[in-house]
Amino acid sequence: MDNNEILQITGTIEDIIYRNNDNGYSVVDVDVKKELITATGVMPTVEVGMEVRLYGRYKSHPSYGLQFCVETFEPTIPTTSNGILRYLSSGAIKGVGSSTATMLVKEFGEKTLEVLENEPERVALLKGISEKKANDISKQLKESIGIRELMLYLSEFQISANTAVRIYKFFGNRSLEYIRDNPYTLCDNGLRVSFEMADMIAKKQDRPIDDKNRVRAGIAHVLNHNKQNGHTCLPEERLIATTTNFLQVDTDLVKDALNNMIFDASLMRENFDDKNFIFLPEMHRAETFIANRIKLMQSFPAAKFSNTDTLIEKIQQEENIQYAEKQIEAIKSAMEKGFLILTGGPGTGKTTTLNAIIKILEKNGQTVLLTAPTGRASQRMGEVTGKEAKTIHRLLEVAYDKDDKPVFKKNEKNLLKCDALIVDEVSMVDSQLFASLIEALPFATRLILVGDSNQLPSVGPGNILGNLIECEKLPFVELTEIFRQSLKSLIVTNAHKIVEGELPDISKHNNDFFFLPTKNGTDATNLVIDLFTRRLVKSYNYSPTEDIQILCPGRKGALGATDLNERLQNALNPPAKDKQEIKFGRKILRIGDKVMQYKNNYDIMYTKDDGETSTGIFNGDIGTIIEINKKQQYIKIRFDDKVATYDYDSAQDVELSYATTIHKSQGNEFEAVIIPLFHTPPQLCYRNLLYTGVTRAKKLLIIVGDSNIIANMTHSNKKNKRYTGLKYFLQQDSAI
Ligand SMILES: Nc1ncnc2c1ncn2[C@@H]1O[C@H](COP(=O)(O)OP(=O)(O)OP(=O)(O)O)[C@@H](O)[C@H]1O
Repeated sequence: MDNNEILQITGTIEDIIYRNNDNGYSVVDVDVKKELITATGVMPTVEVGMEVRLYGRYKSHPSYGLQFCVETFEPTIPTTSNGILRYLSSGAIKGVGSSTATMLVKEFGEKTLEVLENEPERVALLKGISEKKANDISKQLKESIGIRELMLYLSEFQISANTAVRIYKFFGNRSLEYIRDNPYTLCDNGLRVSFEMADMIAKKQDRPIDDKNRVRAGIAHVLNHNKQNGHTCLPEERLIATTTNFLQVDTDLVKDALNNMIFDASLMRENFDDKNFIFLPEMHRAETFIANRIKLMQSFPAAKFSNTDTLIEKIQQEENIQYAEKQIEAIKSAMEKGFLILTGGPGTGKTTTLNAIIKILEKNGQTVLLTAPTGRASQRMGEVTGKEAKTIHRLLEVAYDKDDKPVFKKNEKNLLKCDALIVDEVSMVDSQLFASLIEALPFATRLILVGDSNQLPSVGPGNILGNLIECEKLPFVELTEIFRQSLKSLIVTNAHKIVEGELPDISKHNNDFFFLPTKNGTDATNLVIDLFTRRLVKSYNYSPTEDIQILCPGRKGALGATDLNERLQNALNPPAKDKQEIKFGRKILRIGDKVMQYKNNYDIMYTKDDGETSTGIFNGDIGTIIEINKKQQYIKIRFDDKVATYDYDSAQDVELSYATTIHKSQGNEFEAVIIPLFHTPPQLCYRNLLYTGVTRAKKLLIIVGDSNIIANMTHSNKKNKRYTGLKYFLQQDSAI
């Protein structure tokens, strides 16, 4: 039985089967009117013998059958002597075992808990209990009561027990005091309570809508929300107008609150081109740090190579190649200025140039590190250069703190060991990650940044590549010439046309770029499925799971990634008796499915075919499910030459990937790509999206659907504007 309605059950905790002490996740047996029910969820404070009211839903677990999944709960403290004895004997209070519990209850009866909490001096009089131990017990009880009260208070606003634990860890026993004083304080400090929730609490407290704390929180909320759209700052006027409208308060109140926030450094104000921009402190810090470090690198560059011409001449002979003028300019910049931004579309010779730079540097005894923002991008970088390339996170030796925030072991105090760093796919790197990367660079490191500024921008806030180029102060080479081999490819020449706003050539039937028109969406869907499952397999001998990738503009609709995945799963890998499968909500994962990892996870273990074991599966990695073990609750997924083992929790970040979005495919390349374009929503009809999709294909690209969409996308130069400050900080004369 899977039921969506929130139910409540009341009973006594009989047994704690499992507890994760870090986050309070527990599996417990509850006696509900003599029937034993297994309940799971974040219940850090429930102990054996406790009376509880649990709110949640029944769900069938693939191995454990029906369970009650707890959303929130109200624990009650036992009041009878028997209940107290059971509670204290359960080990809930450190230092109290069953014999101490018996002694305490014998002495204080139904008042035991009260005395333990408030009169430790009386407890200390008992045999075998020191003053320290009595105080310790009192402190533990106070804490457990504090967190219980907090959960009870927050459960009214559907704030999960998980969040309540986080809040309690932050504010401690005074949590409720802080919340009553200013509920909007919950929106700060990484507590992950939304403005809307804090607003609900404030409403319950009968606070007026023009409460100063509300206005301050509203301003921060608007800035944070815009961060998700890639902005590191907002024009002051726009911020004021949006916040006024959002909060439905007087504009002057917003202006006053904003000034106060700038006064107490909760926000930063900068003036660029006679216009004020407002930053959240962390974004301001990241962008000013990047600007200052890069200026420093310009003032104190890496050692200059004096004999660059000779070195280039030598490498040309060795490689039997004549570099183009722009390529030589790029190599020289890297050697002589210690800094280079190298951009260019497909087939313009970026990799060839990069390889020349690496070779010259290494021949001259330099240690060169290679990195890229995603797993696939770093893997590709490794393949084309023949050298090891790591993701930026791995290079910086990421670890995650208890709030799941990345902490880098490589940083200002523990620098990377290198003379040169080459970063590929810089267009995908956001401001904070880039700041962390250059923070870990030794003084006077040679820095080479490679990317294609026409690709989609980074998911996180910032516009690193664009801003570094636009500031016009840094050595920058754009490769524009398409080399002869690449000119033969319609994928390459059409990609360049798209970037120029020219219609791609869709008339050819004998090259690597095909357009297959359909009359309607249903035909388009059927054709995509047929190409993927049958035609390309037959004509090109491609494997649907390994060689072909369907790339959709978006997730939604019949031609979106979600629906297509379901249909393709049914067509290619339908349910079968001998194939295990598991269900997470609407998602079904089955042995044989093609899947993608959606988040970097540095903890997942894998074993390579040569027996070597290590950890880490990255956002964008694509693999095939080879085993589902329901008894022991794990899934095995093969990624190229390695097999990774996922527990069910980590498997939540795995999605079917017969089809995926163009956004998700950034940094990836595939032998064959199919792009369905029919009734594509207008907000997804823009040039960079089509360009990014087309340039993911190595050997074959097929667009299926409506040629008008191709035209709409090519003609729309809509680049969602990103408000960022890096360009201006770089242009300012002095360091801040
Ligand atoms: N100076 C050159 N002379 C002749 N051919 C070249 C030269 N530079 C690059 N090429 C060739 O042009 C093609 C594209 O070069 P390369 O792979 O370096 O480009 P790229 O910009 O990295 O392309 P992509 O982004 O598509 O991987 C390759 O076949 C390469 O051998």
